[in-house]
Amino acid sequence: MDAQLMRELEELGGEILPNSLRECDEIIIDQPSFSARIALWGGHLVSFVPAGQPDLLFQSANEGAQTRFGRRHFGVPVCWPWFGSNVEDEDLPAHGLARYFRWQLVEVGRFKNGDVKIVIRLASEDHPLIEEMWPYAFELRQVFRLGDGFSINFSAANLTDKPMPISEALHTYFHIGDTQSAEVHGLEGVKYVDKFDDNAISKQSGVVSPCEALDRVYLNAPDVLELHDPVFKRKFVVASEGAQSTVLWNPGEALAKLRTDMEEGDYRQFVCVETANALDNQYEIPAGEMHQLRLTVHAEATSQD
Ligand SMILES: O=P(O)(O)OC[C@H]1O[C@@H](O)[C@H](O)[C@@H](O)[C@@H]1O
Repeated sequence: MDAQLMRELEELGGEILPNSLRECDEIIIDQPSFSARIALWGGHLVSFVPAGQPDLLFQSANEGAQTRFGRRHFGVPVCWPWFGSNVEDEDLPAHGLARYFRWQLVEVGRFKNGDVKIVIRLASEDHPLIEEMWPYAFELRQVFRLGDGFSINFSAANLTDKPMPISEALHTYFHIGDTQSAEVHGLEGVKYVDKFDDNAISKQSGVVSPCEALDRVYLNAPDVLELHDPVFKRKFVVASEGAQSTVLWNPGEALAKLRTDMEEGDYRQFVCVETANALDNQYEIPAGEMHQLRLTVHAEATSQD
């Protein structure tokens, strides 16, 4: 690790700790108003705990298989450059390659208002396996802004001389008290593809509740949604830019039982509200250009709902 970066991280009250998972480091940031963890393996925000509140992101005791393509079920995994299964090659892992490689820490500092800034990077040239999995040259960056809530600015640059086909998601596992009482607001009237109903197309009527046994891709979804959690008495305000789709996912009891990467009862404690471009919302990044996907999450206390 670069000595200058280490010093800057220490000045922020941060540290790098070895993590047993794939023997890859995690960045730990401890501040008076929050603590956060970013895993370099898979390059994702794992945990964000505002002082005095439960983690905004779901944590499982089950870390998943320790193999390269073993899954992890917490935080904000990055699904890129394909969302879901790879239509051209079924042997490739679901949800792309970005969550299966080690990202590099490239910048540590603060924004003008004092928020913590952490920047990590992954490029196609970083690992020969990346180039085997996908025939495009790229550079990805994530700028994490940590303060009153968090934001992730994910950018992808196409370094090839051909258009790059992209479907993607910031696959946020929101930590909730109970799927049965949680509600997603803001998708009323939006069309969705229901993967649990043979990809039937439906239109959302009313709020989404309960948030259990769902696998839906909402197309051309609005930029701001709310997730209400009456158990923890808070609501998440989830805002996005550069994303046309919202995916809601929770495996429900029966599917969760079949998974080897979740503990019993885990599925009641999270719903994924994913900032995405999927199915009809997939797109191309022109040669030499880049695309940005931004996610901002704030948690607000609620009294009665
Ligand atoms: O287990 P994974 O690969 O992380 O995927 C979890 C789920 O992610 C969701 O985004 C998909 O819509 C689901 O179909 C999928 O099952």
